[in-house]
Amino acid sequence: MTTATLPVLDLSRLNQGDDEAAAFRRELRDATHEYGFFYLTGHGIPHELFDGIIGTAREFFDLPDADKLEIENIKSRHFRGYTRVGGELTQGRVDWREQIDIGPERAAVEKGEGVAPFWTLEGPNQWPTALPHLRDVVAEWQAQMDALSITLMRAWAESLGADPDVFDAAFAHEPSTLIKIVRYPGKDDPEPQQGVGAHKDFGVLTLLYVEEGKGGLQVEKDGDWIDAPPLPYAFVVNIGELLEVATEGYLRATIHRVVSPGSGQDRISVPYFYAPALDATIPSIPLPDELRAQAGGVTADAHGEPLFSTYGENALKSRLRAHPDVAAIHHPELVSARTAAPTH
Ligand SMILES: O=C(O)CCC(=O)C(=O)O
Ligand SMILES: [Fe+2]
Repeated sequence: MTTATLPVLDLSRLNQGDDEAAAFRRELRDATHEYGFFYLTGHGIPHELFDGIIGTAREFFDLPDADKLEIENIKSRHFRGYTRVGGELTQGRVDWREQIDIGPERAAVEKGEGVAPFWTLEGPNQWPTALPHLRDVVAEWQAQMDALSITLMRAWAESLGADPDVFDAAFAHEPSTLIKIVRYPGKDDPEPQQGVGAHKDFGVLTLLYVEEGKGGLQVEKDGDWIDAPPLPYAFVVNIGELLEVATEGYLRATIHRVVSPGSGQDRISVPYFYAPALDATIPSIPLPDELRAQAGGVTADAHGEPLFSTYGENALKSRLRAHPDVAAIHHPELVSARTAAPTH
């Protein structure tokens, strides 16, 4: 463990004149080049919304098992709904967390000849009957996160010498964002458990809100782990694999993990994964020479598998790996295709 901490960036500087805005963009670029992670303050999102989503998350996780299992994800071929503790794997090991996965509310696409397999990720959510207001709270959160993501994407584009709107087209049509509402139960006997194992995020950018005072997130830096405890009402922001692909590795999708809280405690977090439509390909940014010279090239993911520039392919690979029970029940043909050609 190092004593290093992640950089803190204040988004309100974007609205404080050209010099401040340019300084913010430089810091944004440097933070995501060096760390791939930073804290974001000054975003203007009301505190009540943060308290609301955490409070609603707690209400959900406090429900009797039968109410949670009403929306168990094994009922959804779209990988939506509730995953009980033990239902998810990272690096082939159980993640000690329970969660709900929620995506855009859309009609399912039938599987078939000539239909790309990743369209199976599109479809309706599962909503718990016992907690009807979850849907409204999530819709409000989603709207706020979308707006914040667009602001950040434009700032990144400009910081890399591109037009601020270079990414807009990829996100204009039916983005395929994902919200997870997660609870990590305490478990440290005999040792702290894998809350979620070491991984990179498979989308474009992640806006993570963690319940106040709850540590456990660790971010890889130069072969060491940096502790990233939450700052009050700030996001932990990191880039996903697609932004690494878009910048030839100049911006880095960084490996991170969560270590379980101690027994008798727990930790709630709400990661929001911004991503384009499933069939969208992230545009490649032509980097200025001095940045290209520092671009490390596109890496593999934490499992040694390639990063795909088409979002749906990159997402499906991760979903099949993380939820083998959903994969086995609903997608045996995709599981056997992966076994036959493990890099696809
Ligand atoms: O819960 C957290 O702090 C991080 C979760 C995470 O990295 C993920 O779900 O991708
Ligand atoms: Fe993550």
